[in-house]
Order: sequence, then C-alpha cells, then structure tokens
Amino acid sequence: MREEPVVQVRKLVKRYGPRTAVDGLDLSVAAGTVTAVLGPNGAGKTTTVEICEGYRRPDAGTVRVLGLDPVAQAAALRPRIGVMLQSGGVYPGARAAEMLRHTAKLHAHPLDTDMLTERLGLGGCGRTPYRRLSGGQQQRLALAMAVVGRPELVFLDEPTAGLDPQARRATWDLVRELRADGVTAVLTTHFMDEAEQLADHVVIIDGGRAVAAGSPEELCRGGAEDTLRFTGRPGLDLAALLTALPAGAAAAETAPGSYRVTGKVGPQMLATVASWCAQHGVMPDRIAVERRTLEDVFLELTGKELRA
Ligand SMILES: Nc1ncnc2c1ncn2[C@@H]1O[C@H](COP(=O)(O)OP(=O)(O)OP(=O)(O)O)[C@@H](O)[C@H]1O
Repeated sequence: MREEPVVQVRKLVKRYGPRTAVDGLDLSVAAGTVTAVLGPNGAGKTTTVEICEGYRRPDAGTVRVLGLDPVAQAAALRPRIGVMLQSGGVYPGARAAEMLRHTAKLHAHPLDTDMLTERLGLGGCGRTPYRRLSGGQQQRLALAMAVVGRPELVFLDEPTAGLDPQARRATWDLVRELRADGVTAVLTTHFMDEAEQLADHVVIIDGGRAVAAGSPEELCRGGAEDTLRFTGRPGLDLAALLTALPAGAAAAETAPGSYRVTGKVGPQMLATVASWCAQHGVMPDRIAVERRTLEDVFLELTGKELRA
C-alpha cells in the first residue's frame, strides 16, 4: 500500500492585502524523502512553508501535514515536527547550550545535545549568549534546535544561507543522516547545488504556483535539449554532418575548431557524430555531452530577469 504523503497542499492561496503571495499552489511530500522548494525571491516559498508549519493561515485551499490541519490541530502537530526559522523566536541573552538543552527537554527522545553541538561545530560556543554568536553559528544552532527532538518531519528554511563551505557540508551530512533515519525534510534554498546534492524531489515555485516538480534527474532530463561538443579541425562541413543526424538536431562552429551539436543527445547521436568524424578523417580531440543543470532548468522556467 502506498503511504500517504507527509505534506499534502492543494490549491493553496495566501494574500497579503492586495498581493497574492501564493496562488493555487499544489505540493506533495513523500515520507522519508528530502524535498527542496526552489523559487526566485518573493515566489512564495517561505509563506507556503510557514502555512505548513501552522504559523500562517491559508486564505483558500487545503493543507495536511502528517494528516493534520496545521492550524486547527497545531497542538498535536507541533511536537512531531521540527522547524528551523530564518530568524526570531530566540531570547538574545540565552546561552547556546542552554537553549539547545532546554529544547531537548521538551521532547521525549531527544538527540544527544553534546553530539549535536560537536557535529555542527558549535562545541566552543556553548556558553556564548545567542546575540554574540556569529550569523553562521546562529544558523547552525537553529538547525540543531529544529532536529534535536527527533521530529518525524523537519522544515528547513534556507538552512545553509550565509554558511562557510565546511558548515554547509556539515549541514548536508546531517540532513542525509536524518533521511537515513527515516525523517522527512522540506527545505527551501537558493543553492541549486544544494538541491542537487540533497533532494529526492524538487518543486520549483514561481509567482505563488508550482511550475515544475520531479527528481533533479527528471527535471534536468525533461523538455529542452542537451548539448554535445567536440573539437576538430576548423571549417568542417556542418551541412553534411546535419544530414547524418536525426531531424531536429542543430550544429554550429562556436569558435574555430569547436563544434556544438544540440538535439536529442543520446548514444545514437554520439555514435553518429563519432562515425561521421571517422568517415571524414577528423580526430575529435575532445568529445563531451553536457547535460542541463538544475540551474539551467530553473532559469528556463523562472526567467533570467531580476524581479521587482
Ligand atoms: N507579512 C507579509 N506582509 C505582506 N507581504 C508579505 C508578507 N510576507 C511575505 N509577503 C510578500 O509575499 C510574497 C512572497 O513572499 P515569501 O517570503 O513567501 O517569498 P519567498 O519565496 O520565501 O522569497 P525569498 O526567496 O526572498 O525568501 C512577496 O511578494 C512578499 O513581499
């Protein structure tokens, strides 16, 4: 039997005065997976996540998290989820270790707080008041507080924004371990490599709607073309090459001796280009297939212009 989605959002609408921040959004998160929610600034990611967490009320649509209504059944839901907020909710004079221990005590089976602080590189700042922690340390403490209670589901809003490369990797490792323990994670991020590294499922939001969803591989494979590049002697007869290639392919010499072939790039096209080169006495010094990255897909879907 297929498990119910851990998060199920249908036709969600949220308005702030005249502005519609979320505009009929659908989102489904399967149990035990990491879902990355991507989108340009102002797309509605934080609003959606905060509605799932029960911090905001939807204007329309249905939201179920672990089968519960996040607002009406908040008391039942809160102990089962972990939330990493971008900021706020913290007494600035409290010491880091105290805050983490306090949060751990609210849960029946918390993680070991010493282990968690070491893992996240916070071992040396347990006695430091929150307001004196660096931005990156505050960020890691927020992550620790979100996961210390062994939640079934954790929401991470831009978990690695502003972190140095070591801290980013420590965060990624922790998220992978959580998943290995069966925890479901929903994260928002602006880092495409983070989504590629961590996510089983990616949802791209734009203008308050989900404009694409799938695994990183599915999103990169779908739709547009890939590129095959090779180098050889300059001035090859590309019209002749095109007759050997399947319909819809295109070829161009992008610089003297550098060639780009686009279209449905698969084993057949690679073999065709290689055999055409052999027939014409061309030794390709380099031949490479370039797949679209998640960033390419993201920019194709959401545009390259900066938004107001
Ligand atoms: N409390 C609020 N009052 C009024 N407008 C708001 C409020 N919160 C968000 N908005 C607006 O709603 C829209 C969506 O904001 P949201 O923070 O959900 O986007 P986001 O995708 O998380 O953006 P970012 O990547 O910049 O964090 C934006 O236009 C934002 O200005």
